[in-house]
Amino acid sequence: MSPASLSVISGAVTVRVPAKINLHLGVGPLRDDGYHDLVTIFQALSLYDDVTVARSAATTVTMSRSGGRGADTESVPLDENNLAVRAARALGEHVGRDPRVSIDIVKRIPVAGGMAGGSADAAGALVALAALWKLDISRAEILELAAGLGSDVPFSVQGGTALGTGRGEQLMPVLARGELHWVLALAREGLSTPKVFAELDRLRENRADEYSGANPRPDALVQALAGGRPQEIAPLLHNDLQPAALSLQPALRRTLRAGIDAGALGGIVSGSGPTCAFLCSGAEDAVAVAAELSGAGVARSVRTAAGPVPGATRKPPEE
Ligand SMILES: C[C@](O)(CO)[C@H](O)COP(=O)(O)OP(=O)(O)OC[C@H]1O[C@@H](n2ccc(N)nc2=O)[C@H](O)[C@@H]1O
Ligand SMILES: Nc1ncnc2c1ncn2[C@@H]1O[C@H](COP(=O)(O)OP(=O)(O)OP(=O)(O)O)[C@@H](O)[C@H]1O
Repeated sequence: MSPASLSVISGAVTVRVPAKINLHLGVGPLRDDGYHDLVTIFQALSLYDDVTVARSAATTVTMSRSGGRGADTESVPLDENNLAVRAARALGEHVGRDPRVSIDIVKRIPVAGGMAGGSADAAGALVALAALWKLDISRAEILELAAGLGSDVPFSVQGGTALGTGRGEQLMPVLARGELHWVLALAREGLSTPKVFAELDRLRENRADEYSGANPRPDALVQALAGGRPQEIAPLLHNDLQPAALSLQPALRRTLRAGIDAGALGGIVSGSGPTCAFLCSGAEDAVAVAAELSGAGVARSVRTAAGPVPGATRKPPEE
């Protein structure tokens, strides 16, 4: 069934959820529970998955990709391992509802791309089901359920620009003046998030004498975001996972260089990668950088996006 026909089924609810990038990603030492303490600045971008839920006799997931060369959906499980299904089950258990629903996902966020694509679908399912089931549930409860599903899921619910601490699930809004314009270079092959964290641990172990374990708050970046000048923000972009992502996919060095050569102010691997995000001085510059980067042949596809945008938001039924 196409998403368009789903949206007109009486009672179906569609939620639009943004991708994220990390403008700063500081990773502390490996914890006993297998996670790392993070100090990160998230920003939600105008690249969205749509999650539509409707009552159904059995739980089903359908996924279509939008825009031809967009997200690569073949590797995404459509069974109980799909993060949107796990979200439905977690919410159903929490409120004592039968979680059987149909879930239709229009995927635009790259899969295993470091842009929280699976997390977006989990966040979308939580928000859509809360509306479908007309739940009297607080934002805090939704955020707690979200954190149980994955470190990035609370931010996918919340959106905007935020400081994330703990596993990345504890959020505080950050003031970001104006709009930032980004170019995204989507890679041909994905990267597994746990493998990238493990590679960082390995690199740090090999250079134990150089690693202090410090993970300070990015105060200069927070200040630059309040000022809203991309020229001041660009040199402060930072990602501790970048050396690990580059170690696993050395070709990303070329992609990062190509973005700067194309005129971006700064470039960074997004989260655990391999998507690279380039900050540009304005919307027109972003279009020009995207065109040149496309021509350089260093990415599977290239697109522009702006941020910050709101988190998981219900779409009006007529859209
Ligand atoms: C890289 C980021 O995208 C940055 O925002 C996130 O930290 C990843 O968030 P996520 O994909 O929601 O990750 P989760 O599903 O919570 O965890 C997947 C795996 O990533 C690693 N992981 C994740 C978050 C964290 N703070 N430390 C970790 O070491 C762990 O090996 C974990 O088993
Ligand atoms: N709804 C979903 N969408 C995408 N991937 C999913 C989904 N459900 C489960 N997965 C699994 O999760 C894995 C990670 O995919 P995802 O797109 O979330 O990675 P990511 O964007 O790099 O994550 P993050 O940025 O949060 O670390 C995929 O390889 C896929 O098998």
